[in-house]
Amino acid sequence: MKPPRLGRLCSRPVSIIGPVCRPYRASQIAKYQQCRRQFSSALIRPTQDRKPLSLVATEKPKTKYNSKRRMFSILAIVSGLGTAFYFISNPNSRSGTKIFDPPKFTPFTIVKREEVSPTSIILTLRPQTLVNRPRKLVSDPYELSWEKGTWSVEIKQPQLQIARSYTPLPPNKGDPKGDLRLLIRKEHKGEVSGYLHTLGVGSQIHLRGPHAEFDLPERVTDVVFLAGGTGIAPALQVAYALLEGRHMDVEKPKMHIVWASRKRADCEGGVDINNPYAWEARKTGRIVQELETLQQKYPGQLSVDYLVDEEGKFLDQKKISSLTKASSEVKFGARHTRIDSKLLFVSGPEGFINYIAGPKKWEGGKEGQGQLGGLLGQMGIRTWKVWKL
Ligand SMILES: Cc1cc2nc3c(=O)[nH]c(=O)nc-3n(C[C@H](O)[C@H](O)[C@H](O)COP(=O)(O)OP(=O)(O)OC[C@H]3O[C@@H](n4cnc5c(N)ncnc54)[C@H](O)[C@@H]3O)c2cc1C
Repeated sequence: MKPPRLGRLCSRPVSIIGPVCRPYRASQIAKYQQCRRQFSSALIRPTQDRKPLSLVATEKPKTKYNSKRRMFSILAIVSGLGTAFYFISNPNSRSGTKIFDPPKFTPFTIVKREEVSPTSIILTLRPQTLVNRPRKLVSDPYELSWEKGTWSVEIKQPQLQIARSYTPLPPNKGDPKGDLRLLIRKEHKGEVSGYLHTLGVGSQIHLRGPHAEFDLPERVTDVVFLAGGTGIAPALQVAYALLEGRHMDVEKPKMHIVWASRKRADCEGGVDINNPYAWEARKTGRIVQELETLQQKYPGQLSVDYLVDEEGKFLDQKKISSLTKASSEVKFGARHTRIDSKLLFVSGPEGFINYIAGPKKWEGGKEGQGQLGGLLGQMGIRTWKVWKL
């Protein structure tokens, strides 16, 4: 289905949880700052206005002065707590920097453009405000989004005034904080993807977000991620969140990604685990390299399978069932594993999601999960929480 035009995109579908950041916070901060300013000037005033006669002042003004002081102290504490709450609760500014300002679009500049396959590019985008000072930020302004789960941003096509969602790839070590990398596949006659493919380094584009797509539960033991095409971007986000992004003191889950691509060129170098000799023949694509880096870092935790349509390798029930059976149930027993600790994601183009898990459903202008259908519906998967992205 063709995504809606920008006018309708203002209220996002429900499956896409509303913007994480809250637009009214800036005014709140201004209020708090105002409070703080009043407090300090008021404190100074009694001393500055003091006249010699104050030496013979009665008890009355002193009491007034004390109660004023108490009031200002309370105001200061309230304003301090308010500011602290703002920074803790606002994902955009937890590290003190606000990149996005929803519902407005924020200008970014393309600082790098890599062709990663005949149909896909990775664009590295830098907030306009950081273009001349790329190393200005010391902490990651998207930290909370990375920790929480999967998230996306919208990009605007300025001539047509339409926007489409894209999924940031996890940052590489040493990347300037604030940069975003997006994997963009050029769709045949696609309005926004086609436009993005025409842009070069130095071009300006406008982004809105961040939009939380799925909040990962605190305790996750197993993940099976079935990704079709660019559905690999949220798979990388989940791997990053669970293995790298979270600083929780819990055992890291086991994650298995199956990446289904139409052509080998989309996942160059991705090894069929049954054919280790394939390593020698092929150069390795950018996304495959990033998956391999994570695999090397977390050998027992992350495994990846590559299925290529043109090589006659497709996702089927047998494959899915081999993955879902080799889960922690074997280790802990079914009674000890919570349903939301085992997550089965299906992510990719509409046709892919429909085939594997049945269609998502539009209800009351919002996109919901719909019934479990497709291959997973036929298999009667019950002990996994299935989520269509
Ligand atoms: C949460 C989320 C995250 C996403 N993340 C990514 C990502 O990381 N990378 C990525 O590449 N994509 C991602 N997408 C998909 C992306 O948002 C766009 O849908 C995609 O880029 C196509 O948009 P487009 O404007 O180029 O194509 P559109 O113009 O919307 O066209 C889409 C398809 O419909 C066909 N079409 C267009 N008009 C017609 C018509 N009149 N009749 C029949 N067919 C028509 C086109 O040929 C094309 O194949 C994501 C989507 C969502 C919802």
